[in-house]
Amino acid sequence: MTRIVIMGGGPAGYEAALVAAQHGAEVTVVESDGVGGACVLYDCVPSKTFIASAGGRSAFRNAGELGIHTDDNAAEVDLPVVHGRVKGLALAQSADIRARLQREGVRIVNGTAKFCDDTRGLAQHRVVVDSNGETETLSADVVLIATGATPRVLPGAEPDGKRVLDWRQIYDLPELPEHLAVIGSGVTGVEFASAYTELGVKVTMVSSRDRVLPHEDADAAAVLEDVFAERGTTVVKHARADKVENVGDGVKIHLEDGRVIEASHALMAVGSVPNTTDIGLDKIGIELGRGGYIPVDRVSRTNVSGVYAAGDCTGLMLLASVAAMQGRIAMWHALGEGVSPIKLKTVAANVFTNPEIANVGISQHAIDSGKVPARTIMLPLATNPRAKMEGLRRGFVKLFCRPATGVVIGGVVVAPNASELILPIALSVQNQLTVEDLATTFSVYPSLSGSITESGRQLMRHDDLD
Ligand SMILES: Cc1cc2nc3c(=O)[nH]c(=O)nc-3n(C[C@H](O)[C@H](O)[C@H](O)COP(=O)(O)OP(=O)(O)OC[C@H]3O[C@@H](n4cnc5c(N)ncnc54)[C@H](O)[C@@H]3O)c2cc1C
Ligand SMILES: NC(=O)c1ccc[n+]([C@@H]2O[C@H](COP(=O)([O-])OP(=O)(O)OC[C@H]3O[C@@H](n4cnc5c(N)ncnc54)[C@H](O)[C@@H]3O)[C@@H](O)[C@H]2O)c1
Repeated sequence: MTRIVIMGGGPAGYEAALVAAQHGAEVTVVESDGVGGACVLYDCVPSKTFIASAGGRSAFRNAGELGIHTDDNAAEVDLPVVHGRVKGLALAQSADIRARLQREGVRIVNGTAKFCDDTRGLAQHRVVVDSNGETETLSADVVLIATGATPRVLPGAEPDGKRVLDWRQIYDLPELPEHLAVIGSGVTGVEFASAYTELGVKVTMVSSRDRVLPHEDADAAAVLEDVFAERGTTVVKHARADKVENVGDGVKIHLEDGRVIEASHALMAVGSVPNTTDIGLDKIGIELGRGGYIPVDRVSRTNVSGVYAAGDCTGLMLLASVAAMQGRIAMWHALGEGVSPIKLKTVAANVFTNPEIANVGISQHAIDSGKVPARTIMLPLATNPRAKMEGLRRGFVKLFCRPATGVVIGGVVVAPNASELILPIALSVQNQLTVEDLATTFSVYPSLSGSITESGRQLMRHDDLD
């Protein structure tokens, strides 16, 4: 029986464990914190639960336009309930995953794992587990490294859990901040800026670039900036934080160019660093790549035989869905199952702001820069009948297809529930469907997804109709 040791119990680790157990391997997951990993306990799951509460409050904002009035108190935020729900849901999901793994016969060891091979080049590997000072050594035919990542700490802006916070500490705040400065305008930064704005907090975003979401669709980022401006959220651009000081009753953010921003609290959202430095990689001969990530191929193999890596520690695309797929692929490959290499061009992703921003496939940037030839369309939601009925004025659907064949190669949706609306486009990209396939599909009337089928129709050329 193949003995598999998995270092880390996040989506990469636990999804891999499920696959390996189903294929009859003897599986041990070593997890230093809680099953479900940072994803379930601190990052993805808590933030989306928090954002759900913020969304509950936003529902009241446009109610007046629809003819529904509430008094101001109706949308008051009960923060202990919000935070309690966030933490409770995370723990419950962690317990569910633990129970599922145990049902499948996976052994879970609480502790910190590290390679301890005597020499390099061995067919089998050894992993030592430290559980509060007690150690156990595990032998493995296959090891999966799935140790994830940790919030990046800016020297001079170390989180103190009181006024200078990372995104894992905010759920311990007794009250909503009076004025929150969010440092970093990547996905994490804008999601929290949007959520706190929706909860009625004054927010200032400190963005080192000339726009928020520098890696996302530029038109989508512009919509978000408009929304921020409308709701009184300030974005300070070309602003790189050098130091963040807790001054007792607030914070001072010193920018590299000498400007100073004052707020009551600062949320550091300046990225994350992979957990790869203290796991004995030197013992087996893995050298870290740029940013400290573990280099892997498209079936999650490292350069060392029998050792795979998956998830945030590989830096491929820092998403739970990608981590889980990398973990599964690693196990299918290790256990000799037929497996297709991971295809990142088909990954659908979503930014959980209000409105949401979802994308899949080729980006507008790749098309505009001439890298990928494509026909493109952008339909504002303002032209969609359902959007009008619901009072939605912002947002759009973009669709991209190959010029000659009309095969759908990507798209972007900006809408309140873009994470749900992106699926037909993702399905088209994954299965190489054409704009004609979309155009001839019945969508419900009236519906926001009608804008997706309409985009397909508008991208059809006359020769597509022959
Ligand atoms: C604020 C935020 C929101 C996010 N929202 C989303 C989202 O909405 N959708 C999405 O797809 N992705 C989201 N992500 C990204 C997602 O959380 C990560 O991509 C995902 O957690 C990666 O999973 P993983 O298994 O690689 O690592 P992790 O979830 O980080 O799990 C790794 C685990 O390994 C453990 N570990 C580390 N070292 C050792 C060791 N030596 N021994 C034993 N155990 C160890 C850690 O304690 C941790 O529990 C978000 C990220 C952040 C920061
Ligand atoms: N909804 C989701 O799926 C979701 C949510 C959150 C994070 N994530 C994943 O996590 C990854 C990381 O996102 P992230 O936003 O945490 O990190 P990031 O690295 O993408 O963004 C951090 C931002 O902080 C800025 N920054 C760094 N130092 C700064 C300074 N001193 N002053 C001001 N700004 C500074 C950087 O320029 C960057 O734009 C994303 O690529 C995404 O895949 C996904």
